[in-house]
Amino acid sequence: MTTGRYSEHDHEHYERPRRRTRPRTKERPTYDDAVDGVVVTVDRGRFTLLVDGHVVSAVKARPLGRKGVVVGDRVRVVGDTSGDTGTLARIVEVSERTTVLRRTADDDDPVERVVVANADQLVVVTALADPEPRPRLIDRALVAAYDAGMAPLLCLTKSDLADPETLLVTYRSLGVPWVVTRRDGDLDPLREALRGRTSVMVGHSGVGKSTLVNALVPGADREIGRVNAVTGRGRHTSTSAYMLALPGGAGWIIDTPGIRSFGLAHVDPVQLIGAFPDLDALTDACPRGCTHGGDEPECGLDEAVAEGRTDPDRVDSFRRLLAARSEPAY
Ligand SMILES: Nc1nc2c(ncn2[C@@H]2O[C@H](COP(=O)(O)OP(=O)(O)OP(=O)(O)O)[C@@H](O)[C@H]2O)c(=O)[nH]1
Repeated sequence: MTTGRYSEHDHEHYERPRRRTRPRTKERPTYDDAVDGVVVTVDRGRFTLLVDGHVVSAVKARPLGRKGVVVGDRVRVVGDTSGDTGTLARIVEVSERTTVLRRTADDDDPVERVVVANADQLVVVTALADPEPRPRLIDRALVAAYDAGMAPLLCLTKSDLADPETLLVTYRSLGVPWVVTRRDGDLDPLREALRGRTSVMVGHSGVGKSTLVNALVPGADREIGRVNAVTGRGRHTSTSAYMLALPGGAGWIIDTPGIRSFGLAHVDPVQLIGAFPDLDALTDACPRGCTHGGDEPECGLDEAVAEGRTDPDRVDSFRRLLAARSEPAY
């Protein structure tokens, strides 16, 4: 679905010929001694990696040029990978990404940028109350998930404060999987949903993400503190995304503090409906360029609803997502 566009983006972004100041030599380094690592956080040109289970600080090697390296990237590293204080390794290669998640463009930076690579599940964390759920933001996050080819998961927190049913009514017809949590409650359903996957958590401040991360990853605070100590970042600042291993090799979880909304400007309606194969199958006879929105004169979805061939709520929900694409992010 998204792979096509991602490759295009990748191509534009990464394969652009670099300015060469010297003639290319045949003897490009082969980096036979490189080892595998994964990027767990990024801070101003410094990358924190996990290499063989230990934390290593690294920079990009020159041949990578302007190529972006983000949390979740699988990389190859050379140099001092001991992780000892004061050592610095070099990233010489970034593996092809399976998925990318972009943050929205903002006033300071008009470009949608990739913030997380290789995640396969987007966990939309929403409090059932305090703060009140914001369905438009949930919709935008779902669009980002479908567009990126990630499985969405609704994680509804603070169930001690409100009944999940009110919110679930809105999402049931889309078939989005959900789990309900509360502080000190049973986290097994969430653990089960995260098992074996790399999951990115998104959600507004105060919804209870840190509470969840701390419950899922005992010692998470200490771990993040250790990473921050390596990068020289303050103990309590957590503005960039970071990745933590779930206990027992049960997967990875990526928190995204400071990332408030996800870039949707590039999302094409055709890609979005691809995430709903049953609806997509109803659009074969649509006029060319039909976006499948509610204002399209001859959309196959309307015909299917009129003939009772599909669930009208599902079509409405899909169209709500389609509209969320072009709504303001905040
Ligand atoms: N009532 C209730 N409060 C909760 C629950 N989970 C978390 N909280 C409280 O909600 C507040 C916010 O929780 P955090 O875990 O810090 O939320 P966060 O999403 O990480 O917020 P930021 O750190 O601002 O990004 C804290 O006061 C928590 O104690 C819950 O299940 N029920």
